[in-house]
Formats: sequence, structure tokens, C-alpha cells
Amino acid sequence: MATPHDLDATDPLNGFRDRFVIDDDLVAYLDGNSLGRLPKATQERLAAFVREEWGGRLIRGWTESWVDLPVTVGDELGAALLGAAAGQTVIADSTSVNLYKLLHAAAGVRPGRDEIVIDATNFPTDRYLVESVARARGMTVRWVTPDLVDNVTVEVLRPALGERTAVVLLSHVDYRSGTLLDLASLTAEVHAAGGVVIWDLCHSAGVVEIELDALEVDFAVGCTYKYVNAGPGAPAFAYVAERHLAAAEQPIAGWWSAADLFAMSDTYESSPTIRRLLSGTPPVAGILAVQQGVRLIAEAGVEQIRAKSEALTAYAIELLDEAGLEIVTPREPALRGSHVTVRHPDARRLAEEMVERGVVPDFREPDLIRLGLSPLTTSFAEAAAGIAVLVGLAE
Ligand SMILES: Cc1ncc(COP(=O)(O)O)c(C=O)c1O
Ligand SMILES: Nc1c(O)cccc1C(=O)C[C@H](N)C(=O)O
Repeated sequence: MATPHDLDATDPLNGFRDRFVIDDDLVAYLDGNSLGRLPKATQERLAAFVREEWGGRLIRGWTESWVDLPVTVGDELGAALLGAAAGQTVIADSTSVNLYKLLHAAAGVRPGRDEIVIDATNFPTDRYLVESVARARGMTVRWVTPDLVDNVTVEVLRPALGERTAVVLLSHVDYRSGTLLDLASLTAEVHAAGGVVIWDLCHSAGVVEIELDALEVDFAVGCTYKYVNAGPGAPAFAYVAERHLAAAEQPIAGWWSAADLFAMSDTYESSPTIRRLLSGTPPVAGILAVQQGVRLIAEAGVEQIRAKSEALTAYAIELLDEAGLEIVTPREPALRGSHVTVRHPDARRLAEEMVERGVVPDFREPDLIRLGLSPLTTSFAEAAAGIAVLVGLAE
């Protein structure tokens, strides 16, 4: 087995680690799948924004540059991370709020159909919002109950689809097992049943190659504080395929979604562009942080990032296997995202003791430890050091 230092020495992305703030007091940070590290460029950009733009331009900043940021940075993110042509992606709100908007919009483009399909393994916010939107619209939730590791496949989804299917909401990478769903075949299956699909890309944006336009995805959302490294609470993204734009009506249609923002007219007319997904005043500093994160990913290239992610996760699996720990993440690289999950009866205690020893993983109820491997910032040496601590504690 190659040493982790050999693997780092031949890693084409190795130099990117220096572009981030690395806390030398930590042995290993294995939680970039929950909150990514801080890019140095973002520190500088935000300091300049505060000093020169906020401090210097005050209200003039809106018309000089800030007003278009949700769309221009949305376009940058769409092009670099999502395979999305311009005019279909915005940066706004949280993933949860965008999901709420898109669930309503998606249900609205399939009038006469009354079911929303979701799997029981999906992230809590996705499940709760589907229930809430179904309640509000008098629709029914149809649950799919896959195995955690194999997760949602065409065979699992097919029996839940039919003439009543309006919307299907799926997460591209399962937040617990790390399973990567087959976006192409599942999207095609939903379309064959006449429904539309919303993909939650929180755990794949910036780390898995995604082709929303080419695969004819209808709607998508995702967060930017994980592999996009935009910081805690950074605004999320939302994508609406151009063919749905005219019919996509969202329920928080505030003044920022209006056709003419500063006309402040008596009657509401919705913007014909992707701006119709906005609601209120956008968080400028947060969007600038997203822009810096996106530019680092564009510079490295998602293809290279994905290649390193596969190598890092394979390496972690090898080390965990050697120690005899139970892994619930698929072993086939094409079937996993960028975290590896261990199941252990003492997972909570182990995760706490890892933190005491300078290794940050995360714990998910009831018995899972997730090891997030973020290709721009996690070195092979760091992964090895963190896993060695886990193995030592588990012995
Ligand atoms: C799949 C998935 N969807 C949504 C969210 C959260 O969304 P929000 O940023 O609104 O809390 C997360 C993580 O927090 C997630 O893992
Ligand atoms: N969004 C989070 C938060 O606000 C606090 C703590 C953690 C998170 C997370 O990102 C959780 C994450 N989406 C998960 O996969 O579990």
C-alpha cells in the first residue's frame, strides 16, 4: 500500500490545500461534508467588501453591483458545478426555503396530479417540507422505503410512480450512507411517468460531476457551505430548467421576484427570468463567499475533484477494512459521494473521543460516524491520521 505521503506527493490537487485556512491544532478535520474550510481568498474578498463596498459605497452598492449578484453568481455556479446554461440558477435563501419554493413550483407545473414521492431515507428537512407542502396543497405523500446503503434505484422507485405522480424529490448523495444515486436513470424514470423531479444536490455540488441541462433535470437545490466552502449559513442555490420558468410560480413572491424591482408598483407582476425565484433582499457577503468557493472549484475542475474524491474514499475504505470496522458506504466508487460512513454500536462515544484527540468527524443517530473527505482540503496524510485515531479508539 502506498504511504499517504506518496499519495499526497502525486496528487495534482495537493497545492489547493494551501489556499485554505488550516488549523494546525487539529490532527484531522473530517467534516468538510458538513461545513467546508475557509478559503484564504474569501477572507480577503470579504474584508475588501466590508471596507470598500459596504463602508465606501453604502446604498450605492446595490445599483452599482450587488443587485445582480444572485443571478451572476448563480450563473457562475451553474456553469462550473451543475452543467447549467445561464439564466436558470440563483443564489438565495437556505436549501430548506428553496425546497419549499420549488416543491410548490413543481407541483404547479403538473396540475391535476396529486402525489409527491419521496424516500424515507431522505434528509429530515426534505421529508418535513414534502409533508408540509402536500398538506398545504391537499396532495398525498407517497413514501418509498429503500435500504439505506442501496438506496433509491429505478427498481425501488418505479412501483411508487404513476398517473398521480406530480413531483419526486430525491437527494443525489444520501447524507448518512454516502450512496450516490443514478441521477440520469431516475430522472428519466420520473419523466416516463409524466412527473417532474427535484434533486437535492447538497452532498454532491462541487464534488460530483453534474449535468442538469443534458439530463433534462427539472428543478434542483443545494447548499454552498459543504464542498463549495462558502461558510456557515451561506446562501443556497436553486435551479429551474428554462422550459419550466414561465410556469414556475413560487409562494414567497416578494418584491425581489417582481418584474421591475425598483418600480414598486401597486400590482405584482413576476419577473420572467430566474429572478422570479427570489423573495427579499439577498445576503451580499454570503453570495460573495459563494463566488470565491465556486471560483476555486472552477480552477481545480470538478473532474479532477471527483477523481481525488474517489481516491480518498477508496483509501479510507481500505484503512477501515484493514481494521475490521463496518462500513455502510458502497464500495463501488461510482456509487458513492465523498464521505465514508462507519457503523459502530459505540459511535457516539467514539466520535466524542475523536474530537478530544483533535479529529473532527460527525456523528449521526443512532450509530453512524461520517468521515467527510473534501478533495480540495483533505490530504491523504490527514485522512490517514484521523482514521488511525478512530481505529485506535475502536480497538
Ligand atoms: C440533503 C440535505 N438537504 C438539506 C440540508 C439542509 O438545508 P439547510 O441549509 O436549509 O439547513 C442538508 C444539510 O444540512 C442536507 O444534507
Ligand atoms: N446544516 C447544518 C447545520 O446548520 C448545523 C450542523 C450541521 C449541518 C449540516 O450540514 C448537516 C448536514 N447537512 C448533514 O448531512 O447531516
